[in-house]
Amino acid sequence: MGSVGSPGDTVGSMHVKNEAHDDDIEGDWSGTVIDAAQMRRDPKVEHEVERIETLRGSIDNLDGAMVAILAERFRATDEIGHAKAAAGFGPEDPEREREQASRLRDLAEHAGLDAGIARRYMEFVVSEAKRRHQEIAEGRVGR
Ligand SMILES: O=C(O)C(=O)C[C@]1(C(=O)O)C=C[C@@H](O)C=C1
Repeated sequence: MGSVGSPGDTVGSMHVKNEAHDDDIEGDWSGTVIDAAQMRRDPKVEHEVERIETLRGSIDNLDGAMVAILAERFRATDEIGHAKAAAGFGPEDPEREREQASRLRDLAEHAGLDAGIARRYMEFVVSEAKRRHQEIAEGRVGR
């Protein structure tokens, strides 16, 4: 059993709710909804619950910053998409992508980020950018 309570356990006087997800890939990822107000009163878990709440505050701030940064990135790649369409270039530049992948791998290593996470992030944003380039070229995305 984990220190915060595993799904289906009873923590103190209170049941830890299960919320199984249909899209679970492997193992038992069934949800544990933390009712913080209630759990904070349980001395067995209050420390962990407070820590989780503090970290969730940081995560909310970071997610907000990530969304703002992604919006800025897609504004830039959309501009490139318009320029490529105007010049008659295709959406993809594999040489540029190789440089980006290598640069991100180095950055991830220095930042202590798993290289696979950096690679999947890059694959996601670049494939979305190319999809939008294609839509721009077809006149389906305006400025
Ligand atoms: O730099 C470009 O040429 C872009 O179109 C931007 C971008 C990216 O999202 O960073 C997208 C597609 C290319 O294959 C390479 C990079």
